[in-house]
Amino acid sequence: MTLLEASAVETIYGPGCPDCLDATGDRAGTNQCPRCGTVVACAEADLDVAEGEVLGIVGESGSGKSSLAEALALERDPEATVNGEVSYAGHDGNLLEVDYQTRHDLRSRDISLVHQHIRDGLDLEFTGGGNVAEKLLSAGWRSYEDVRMRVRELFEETEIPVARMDDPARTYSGGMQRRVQIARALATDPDLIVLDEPTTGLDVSVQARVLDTFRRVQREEGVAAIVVSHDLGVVRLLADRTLVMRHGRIVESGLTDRVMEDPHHEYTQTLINSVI
Ligand SMILES: Nc1ncnc2c1ncn2[C@@H]1O[C@H](COP(=O)(O)OP(=O)(O)OP(=O)(O)O)[C@@H](O)[C@H]1O
Repeated sequence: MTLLEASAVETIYGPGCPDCLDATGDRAGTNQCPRCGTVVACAEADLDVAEGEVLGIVGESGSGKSSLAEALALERDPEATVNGEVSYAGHDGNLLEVDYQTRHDLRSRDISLVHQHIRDGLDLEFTGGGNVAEKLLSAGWRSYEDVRMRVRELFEETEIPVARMDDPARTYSGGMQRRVQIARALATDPDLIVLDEPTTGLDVSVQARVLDTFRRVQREEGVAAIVVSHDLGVVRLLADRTLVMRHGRIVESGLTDRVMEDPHHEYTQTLINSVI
């Protein structure tokens, strides 16, 4: 069953003008409107995510991956204008137009975003366990014992040493901090997790272990995910289907194996060849 459906999603930085869409994108070779200077970070994005499915978004730096993912995760950048339509199973109307409270409720229970930069997602002065507990408290959990038990369970699930639960997150390794972000994202049993560049700042061996953990938990929990990465290896490992972005537009989409083995768009071919 479809969990999330998006159409004509766009995120722009700037005043916008009637030329913005025609003058940007893959054919135009730029994401910046030559007439008004607006950056069309992403536009004309149509996609859907089924329950339990992992959708990958790849593309080079600046292609609009994070902008699209953040729009879908209902993250608001005050400098950006976001348009389009996002519908979500069990909720009426367009998620991009909901009021503050509804967005807060959706963000604390249904859709979790794992930020690319650990500092955006965690309070490093706070304990690792406290960072996870905070998510539960903001979703309305009140019993200290229940919160403590759930945090312990999440630490075990994401393979963080439980004995470190009460240590400040700044004393954790990069891999452990990333796991705390994932534990926090999973805390309220969301239906959808948006992971932005899950391997940023991690050594290669640590990257592989974190991705393996995420893949196991994602499958066990049956949670759907949108995984953003410039690294084709990450998307290949995790994603059932993949979107390829360039200059703010989706230029190719399909089953991950098909996109990797038989890329149709010239840009996807270049991306894949640059890795081989
Ligand atoms: N606050 C801002 N003001 C103006 N332009 C912005 C702002 N934030 C992002 N952009 C622009 O939007 C475009 C898309 O950025 P985005 O971060 O979505 O790309 P990305 O594919 O995720 O890149 P990366 O992999 O480097 O994170 C880029 O051209 C970026 O410079």
